[in-house]
Amino acid sequence: MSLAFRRVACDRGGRRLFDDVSFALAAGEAAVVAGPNGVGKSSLIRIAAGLLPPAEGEVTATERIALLAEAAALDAERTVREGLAFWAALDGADGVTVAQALDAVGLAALAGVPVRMLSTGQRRRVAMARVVASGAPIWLLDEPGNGLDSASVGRLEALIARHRDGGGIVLAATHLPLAIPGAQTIVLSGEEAA
Ligand SMILES: Nc1ncnc2c1ncn2[C@@H]1O[C@H](COP(=O)(O)OP(=O)(O)OP(=O)(O)O)[C@@H](O)[C@H]1O
Repeated sequence: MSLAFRRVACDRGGRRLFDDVSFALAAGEAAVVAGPNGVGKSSLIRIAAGLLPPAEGEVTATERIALLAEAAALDAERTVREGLAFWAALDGADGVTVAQALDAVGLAALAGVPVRMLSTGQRRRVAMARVVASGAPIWLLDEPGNGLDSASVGRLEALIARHRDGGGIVLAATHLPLAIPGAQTIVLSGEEAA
């Protein structure tokens, strides 16, 4: 299993954001994308997800991918459980149940609550539960710590560690310090520094 970037460049709005990014992650490995606001961290995650074509280079992912992005895309009127079950069916989940995923993010007690009643941090945690419930081996996490309290950040770190222990791959873009032991750091520098 692997996720690899080979000499990837990214253009947005006619501007080169970054150039020549190469890395490879094998089973159990992780990488953190760092760099200042606007340097292209989210864009790199979107390229990894296949949502944005690279301007140059190539990306290969040998397994199914789950993406944690800003919008959780859950129906506000459905309950948390229903919303997650909907996505689990579409994501082709196998092995992990919605109840287990909610438990993993500490939200088992809110399974029957409509999504519209959740706080910002709780929505983020439900979005993370969707990633867990997808059963996908490769996790792409865009600012997974945003809006989380410290207990939730600890849970997130434990989830990432468990996923890697099970042979999963994690690529995360984050401003906040996250404990991801042994992760590679992918530093994006703006074009003025390239
Ligand atoms: N759809 C788009 N069209 C054109 N330019 C875009 C588009 N989306 C983002 N950009 C630009 O690309 C640059 C990089 O954005 P991106 O969100 O990848 O950066 P980031 O490093 O994740 O930033 P932050 O740390 O603020 O989240 C920014 O200058 C942004 O304005």
